[in-house]
Amino acid sequence: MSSTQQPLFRIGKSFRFEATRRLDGGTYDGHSFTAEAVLTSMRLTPEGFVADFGDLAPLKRYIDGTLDHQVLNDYVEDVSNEGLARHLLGWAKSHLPADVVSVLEDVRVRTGRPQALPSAAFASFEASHQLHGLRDGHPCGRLHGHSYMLSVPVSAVPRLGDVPVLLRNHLRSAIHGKVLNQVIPGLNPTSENLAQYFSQWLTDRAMGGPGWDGTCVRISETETSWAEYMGGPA
Ligand SMILES: Nc1nc2c(c(=O)[nH]1)N=C([C@H](O)[C@H](O)COP(=O)(O)OP(=O)(O)OP(=O)(O)O)CN2
Repeated sequence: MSSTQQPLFRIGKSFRFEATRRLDGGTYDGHSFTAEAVLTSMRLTPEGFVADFGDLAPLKRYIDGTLDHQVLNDYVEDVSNEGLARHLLGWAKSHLPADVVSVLEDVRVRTGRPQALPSAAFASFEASHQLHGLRDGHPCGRLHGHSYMLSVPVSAVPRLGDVPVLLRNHLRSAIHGKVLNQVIPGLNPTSENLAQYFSQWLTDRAMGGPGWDGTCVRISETETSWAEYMGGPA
């Protein structure tokens, strides 16, 4: 990415549902489905979010209440993965809060279980954090922890490069087992801010690894969520 381009934050939150669909000819095509909402923004909210993952809860409730354990044809006209994605995107646009819709890029639907990544393609670390600036009672305002995963997408297509050994070692020695607010002072440790922090960490050392475009790092707090930071000057 050239230095004239704006940095971009992208987040994803996925929702599983178990369902079947009737095909032409009357056979049934059952799967575990994953719907993934993808949201993008050039800037973060004061809390450090593109949008709070929690603001997607109505979409989760709709999927759980309407599509999960159902014959999809009873609820959606076009039951191809693309048709389901269009249906969910339309639903999300007309039911989610306006500030979330304004950053909603897409909903994607795929079938099957998530494939395990090769071990070189991610680094995991266990850490605690506490987010500041959230509304009273938000669970993430309490000190809590995650089994994090960091990966390094190498291009716009969903392909992952190897996590550089120096960063892997840094995660193990300086981040793993720690409270992120203490070891990265001054940073509200949302996934988005952490992705930007580690992208900058790599850029400062000029070492993204082969194929890395010098910009993108993905942080995942849970199996259902991730945030990417894509380049531009910090
Ligand atoms: N855009 C972001 N939203 C939220 C972040 C974040 O980093 N970026 N972080 C949090 C909290 O850390 C929280 O612990 C994780 O939230 P969430 O993905 O909602 O996790 P859950 O496992 O509780 O969600 P499920 O509904 O069970 O999938 C909050 N938001």
